[in-house]
Amino acid sequence: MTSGARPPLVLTVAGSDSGGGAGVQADLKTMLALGVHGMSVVTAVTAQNSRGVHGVWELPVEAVRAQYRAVVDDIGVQAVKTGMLASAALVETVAGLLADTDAPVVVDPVGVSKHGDPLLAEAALDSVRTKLLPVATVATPNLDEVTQLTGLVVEDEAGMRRAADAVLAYGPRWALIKGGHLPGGREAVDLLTDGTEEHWLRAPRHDNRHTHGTGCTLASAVASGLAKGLAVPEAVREAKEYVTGAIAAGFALGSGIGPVDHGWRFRD
Ligand SMILES: Nc1ncnc2c1ncn2[C@@H]1O[C@H](COP(=O)(O)OP(=O)(O)OP(=O)(O)O)[C@@H](O)[C@H]1O
Ligand SMILES: Cc1ncc(COP(=O)(O)O)c(N)n1
Repeated sequence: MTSGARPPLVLTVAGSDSGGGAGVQADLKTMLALGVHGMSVVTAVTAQNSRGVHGVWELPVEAVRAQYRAVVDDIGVQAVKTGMLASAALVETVAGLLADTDAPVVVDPVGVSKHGDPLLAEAALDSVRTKLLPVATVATPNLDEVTQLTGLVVEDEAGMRRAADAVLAYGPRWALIKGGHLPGGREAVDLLTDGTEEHWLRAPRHDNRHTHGTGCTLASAVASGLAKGLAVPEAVREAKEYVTGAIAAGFALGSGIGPVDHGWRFRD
């Protein structure tokens, strides 16, 4: 890149994971690995490690709004990714800010951590459905989040198609239903659809327990592709390739579930 050129600009609006595997930390590492300039609006601070979430402190709505305005009004953004939003007040504040921003938005409707710790208040689910999903270019629920948001229990690929329709009914342009939690199978299968086109993304399932941060990484990679000007199906295809490599290279840190390796493409 010449000195005058600048990389695409991507903003994450998410929670901090002190262990560095998920949340804002995963998002910024993904963005660096994919060659875009990553910026962050922190919504909550978690005390977290490979064994779980040990504390959560939400930021005040004004602190979230001020971070967002500081970035968007001066530097600008070409794509935004949202992750942990913790409360109804934060969901509604962020949805309002996104509605006034002219950039594609990837919404990862984070509900519960891999260890089962809640990252979103029950009372915020309705705001996610009615305020956040309608402003999403791509919504990326995992199967547990599909159940939380739609009441549907998904057990197979036909169920993923029904889940996509139910999620699309809330208004995102595209739904990316992540089948990482589907039991069995040699493949990790995701479905991307806008209700007209349907793309099934299949990758080898890696038998690696160190998968902390997979969802954050995938959503940030999609946002990075969109900021580069890729169409949604192409951005998702490239993001799936990146997260699959990161899962294959995930490593043991601490005594629990370690992180995916965001830097896998830089290693021998
Ligand atoms: N063991 C695995 N091997 C390969 N790919 C996987 C594996 N587990 C999940 N994936 C893929 O990782 C991506 C993220 O999916 P997943 O269902 O794990 O999201 P998530 O549950 O939101 O992640 P997180 O646990 O970080 O919140 C998807 O593309 C999914 O297919
Ligand atoms: C701050 C934050 N955001 C998102 C996740 C979800 O990631 P995982 O499901 O891998 O625990 C998390 N654990 N922490």
